[in-house]
Amino acid sequence: MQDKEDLEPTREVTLGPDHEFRFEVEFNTKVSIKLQKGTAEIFGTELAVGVTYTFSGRKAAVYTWHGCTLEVKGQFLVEYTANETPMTSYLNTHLALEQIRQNAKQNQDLGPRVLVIGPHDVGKTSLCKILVSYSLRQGGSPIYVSLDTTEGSITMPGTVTATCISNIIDVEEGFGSSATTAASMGSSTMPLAYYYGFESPAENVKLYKLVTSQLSEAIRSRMAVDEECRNSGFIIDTAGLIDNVGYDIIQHIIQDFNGNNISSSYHTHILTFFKKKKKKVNVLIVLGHERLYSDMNRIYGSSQKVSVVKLSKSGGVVERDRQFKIRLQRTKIHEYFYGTPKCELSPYSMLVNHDDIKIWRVGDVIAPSSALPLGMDSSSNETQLVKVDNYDMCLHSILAIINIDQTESENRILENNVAGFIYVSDVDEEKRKVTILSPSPGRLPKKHLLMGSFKWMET
Ligand SMILES: Nc1ncnc2c1ncn2[C@@H]1O[C@H](COP(=O)(O)OP(=O)(O)OP(=O)(O)O)[C@@H](O)[C@H]1O
Repeated sequence: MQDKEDLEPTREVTLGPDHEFRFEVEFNTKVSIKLQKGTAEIFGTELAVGVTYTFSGRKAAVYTWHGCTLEVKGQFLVEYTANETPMTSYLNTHLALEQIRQNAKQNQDLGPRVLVIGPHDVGKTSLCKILVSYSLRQGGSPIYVSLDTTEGSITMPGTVTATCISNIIDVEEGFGSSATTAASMGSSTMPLAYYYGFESPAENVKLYKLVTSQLSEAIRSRMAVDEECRNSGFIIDTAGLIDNVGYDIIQHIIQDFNGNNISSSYHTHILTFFKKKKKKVNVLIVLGHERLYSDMNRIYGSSQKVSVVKLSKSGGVVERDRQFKIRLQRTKIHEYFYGTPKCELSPYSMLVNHDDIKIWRVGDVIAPSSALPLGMDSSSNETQLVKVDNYDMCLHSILAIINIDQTESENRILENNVAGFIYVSDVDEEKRKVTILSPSPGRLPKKHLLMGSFKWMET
């Protein structure tokens, strides 16, 4: 039987140079776009002529530098053509970064370390995609760092991740697809991830800073041994950070992504290299927020070490309501276990004994300082690990499997990265067993599991 989509009529959309076709599609509908003539790209990734790309639950734009003709099919929620885009300023930013990369190559130096900040929904992730794709198209291999825990652009929501981008970003599925599926299959290309477990950095600032510090340390080690990544630098995507907590976190990130506290176990020459070249963030891009730009300029503008750049928000960026974001999170979790339409996966449902695993969560409900006994600091329990003995609490939770050896102290759980994720689908307190959904069969690779605030219902 033919799909409903197959019966839809096709339409032609012609775009002039520097124009874009903006569209929105709902989760339960599918649309397709085919480039017939000319050149076009979606967030920096070029479309191939004659290939049909299918989209569902997406808001995006097909941009062309030189003009093109598209064949589109299906029911779009929104579709229009725009002739005003900030793409020229984005391209100029890329060219400036490329100049730093060329200098880095010639002088055995570090490539650009870019931090993109701005309020929610101004196109930070889209700009990062564009900058990463353009670098890749010029033969670079930059590290994409996602500190946006709401979205989980690379893997599960609640994680901070770093991925060395060496393949083109999938046009249909975006950043995460290849990494998600690779992660589920236990491939070595799994992104480096640390589990924060909450949606917003403001929910537990101390823990957020701790996991970002761990990530920056890991990136340092990667850059120390990988010349290609070292020359290409990294691009950090953030969540909307514009209030006081946000400013504190921005300053922490800028300080933290540096080479000062490199671990003493490294080879001496690498150590010397990093000591000489401070690996701090050196390009700060402020997207779509005048006050934030002015404040950052005041703090960092006089410093020779950080260039503060202001870029404007694209008129196409769509504000996504809470419901859409929750839907995106659910889709991400579903993709982790079941894959994407292009690469379907079959997860395994297994029974695990209580005694074979240890589940942890971080901190108690954080009380305001006024409610605590005299002399006690409310931040002290923000990174305190608490063992979960009542497994009913974990029902429908996503748990991160922490990559920590049996021999290591449990206190070091938060310092270790994530080996994978499982979902708790059932709990039997009487028989002391839990039913889990796991992307791979057999025993869990590690015993320690970290629980965050993310719940999911398999549908
Ligand atoms: N030019 C454009 N045309 C149409 N849609 C766009 C365009 N640029 C971005 N979008 C869409 O707008 C939405 C918001 O963009 P994006 O995720 O890049 O913003 P953000 O600032 O990273 O958001 P967050 O607050 O989640 O960090 C996304 O769905 C993105 O695909």
